[in-house]
Amino acid sequence: MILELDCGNSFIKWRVLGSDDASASSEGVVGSDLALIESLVAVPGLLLTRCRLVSVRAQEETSKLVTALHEAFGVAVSCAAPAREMGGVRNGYEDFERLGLDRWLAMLGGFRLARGACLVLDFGTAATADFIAADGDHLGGFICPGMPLMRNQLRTHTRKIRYDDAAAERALEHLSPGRTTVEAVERGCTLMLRGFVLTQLELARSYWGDEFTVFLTGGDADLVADAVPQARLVPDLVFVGLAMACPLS
Ligand SMILES: Nc1ncnc2c1ncn2[C@@H]1O[C@H](COP(=O)(O)OP(=O)(O)O)[C@@H](O)[C@H]1O
Ligand SMILES: CC(C)(COP(=O)(O)O)[C@@H](O)C(=O)NCCC(=O)O
Ligand SMILES: [K+]
Repeated sequence: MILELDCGNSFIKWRVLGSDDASASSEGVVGSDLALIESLVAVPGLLLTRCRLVSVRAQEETSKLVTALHEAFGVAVSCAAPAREMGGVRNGYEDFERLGLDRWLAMLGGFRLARGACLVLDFGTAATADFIAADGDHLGGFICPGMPLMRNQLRTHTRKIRYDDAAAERALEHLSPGRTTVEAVERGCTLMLRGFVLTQLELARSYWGDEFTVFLTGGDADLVADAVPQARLVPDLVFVGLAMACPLS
């Protein structure tokens, strides 16, 4: 059994693949290393042979997790590393090592699935957009605050915006102008994300006409999916790229 991990700035996404490397037998989203180990220990019949992970966290934090996994399950962990070129995609950053590894893997996954030009949009702690041309050239991308950052900035930098998560969830049942603070903030931030998406689409059209595929991924991709009916919602896009970057030979 193979353990796959995507360690973002807010959450660790995990899944366990059967030995055929195809189907996920269990998966989850957790907020800490400890919660990850606890979730894994609770998986019935877990017998890990390998582990691969991608992390956008500090090196020290990632090493701690690798050690904890090794101690708990005796498993060797392989970590995705930056590359100038892979799977036909050429990293467009001036300094290729500085491109976020989650972005890189989502790009690899997107280019593999699209077999052509693609726009990869990821909605996590940050919202990111990356442009990959049909020949595999990464043209670059954009980084903005994602939903958690936008709402938390408002909650922590104003005196009167305070509400709980349950109220936030209810506020997003539709997107008409808010009549309460929670509705106004949650819907306003959602519309900011949708505006971001529409701007990226416009740019992609200016490059490629209609000849490109749009991918949506990340924990908050659902919030914008309505705005791009032509997009492919691929929650595990980073994992598609992870398998390419860390093949298990
Ligand atoms: N099961 C879940 N647990 C936690 N957050 C979730 C879950 N499903 C969706 N989300 C949303 O995902 C967002 C975080 O996205 P994610 O891609 O995990 O971020 P990151 O990679 O930056 O850690 C949160 O704002 C939350 O609204
Ligand atoms: C842009 C990101 C913060 C996104 O992280 P996430 O929202 O997935 O946690 C991450 O990819 C990152 O730290 N990138 C390094 C900076 C860059 O890509 O230029
Ligand atoms: K992410």
